[in-house]
Amino acid sequence: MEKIVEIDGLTKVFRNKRGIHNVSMTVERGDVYGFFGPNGAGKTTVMKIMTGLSRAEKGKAKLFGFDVSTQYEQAMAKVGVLIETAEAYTYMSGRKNLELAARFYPDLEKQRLDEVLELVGLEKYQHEKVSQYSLGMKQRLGIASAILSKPELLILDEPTNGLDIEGMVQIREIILRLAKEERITFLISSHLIHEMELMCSRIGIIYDGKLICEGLQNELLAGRFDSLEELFLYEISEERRGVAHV
Ligand SMILES: Nc1ncnc2c1ncn2[C@@H]1O[C@H](COP(=O)(O)OP(=O)(O)OP(=O)(O)O)[C@@H](O)[C@H]1O
Repeated sequence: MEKIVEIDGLTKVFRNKRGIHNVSMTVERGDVYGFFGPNGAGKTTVMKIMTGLSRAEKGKAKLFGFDVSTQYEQAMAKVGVLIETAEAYTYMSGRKNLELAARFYPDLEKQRLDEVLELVGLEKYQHEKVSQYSLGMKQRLGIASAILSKPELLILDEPTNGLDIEGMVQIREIILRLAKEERITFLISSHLIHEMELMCSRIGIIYDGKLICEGLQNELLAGRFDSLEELFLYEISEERRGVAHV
C-alpha cells in the first residue's frame, strides 16, 4: 500500500516541558486514520508540524514522499487542511466565501463549487450569510473549502469539536462519503473516542506526547477488546507500567 503520510521520530518540547516525543505514524492510501488522544496529548502539535505550520526539533514528516520542511510545495500539493475552527468571512454568504477561496485555484472547473456545496449539504444555505450559520454549518463550509481543489489527503483537526449530536453525525457522514466518492484519504484528530470508533479504519493513540498504539482498528480490537475505550484504558495502564507497544 502507498504510504501517504510518514512521520518519523517527531519531537518538539515547549518551555513548559510539554510537547511531543519521538512520534512516528503512517497513513496509507484509502485510510480514514483516527488520531486519538485526550486534551493536551499533542495532536495539534503533530498536525501543525506535518502541515508546515510549526517546526519540529527532531524527526521528519513526509507527505506523498516529500519532506514537509524542505519540499513544502510538493508535499502539500494534494493536501487539504482544516486545523482548528474553520475561518470564514461572516458578512458574506457561504458561496461567496467559496468563490474567494476558489481564486487560489485558477484551473478549477466551474461546476466544482456546486459539487462541493452538494457534498457537504450546504447547497440550500449557500446564499445565506455565514453569520447565520450554526457551528456545524461553518465546519462543513470549512470542509467544502478544503476539498475545492480535489485533494487526495484531507487533514482535519477535531472536526466535530463543540458540535451537537446532529452536527457530529453530519460531519461523520460527509467524511465517509468523501472517502468513498472522492477517494480521499483522511487523517482526523479527535478526543472523542466513540467518533473515532464509528468512522476510522486505522487508529493511532497519542498519550502524554507519545504515540502508544497504532494499527487497523479491527486488528487492534481483534476479539481482545469490545471497544476502543477498553483498548485505550489498557494501553495507558501498560504505558504507566512502562511497557511499550509501538
Ligand atoms: N505554543 C505552545 N507553548 C507552550 N506549550 C504548548 C504550546 N502548544 C502546545 N503546548 C502544550 O503541548 C501539549 C500538547 O498540546 P496540543 O495542542 O498539541 O494537544 P492536543 O492533543 O491537540 O490537545 P487539545 O485536544 O486540547 O487541542 C499541551 O500540554 C499544550 O499545553
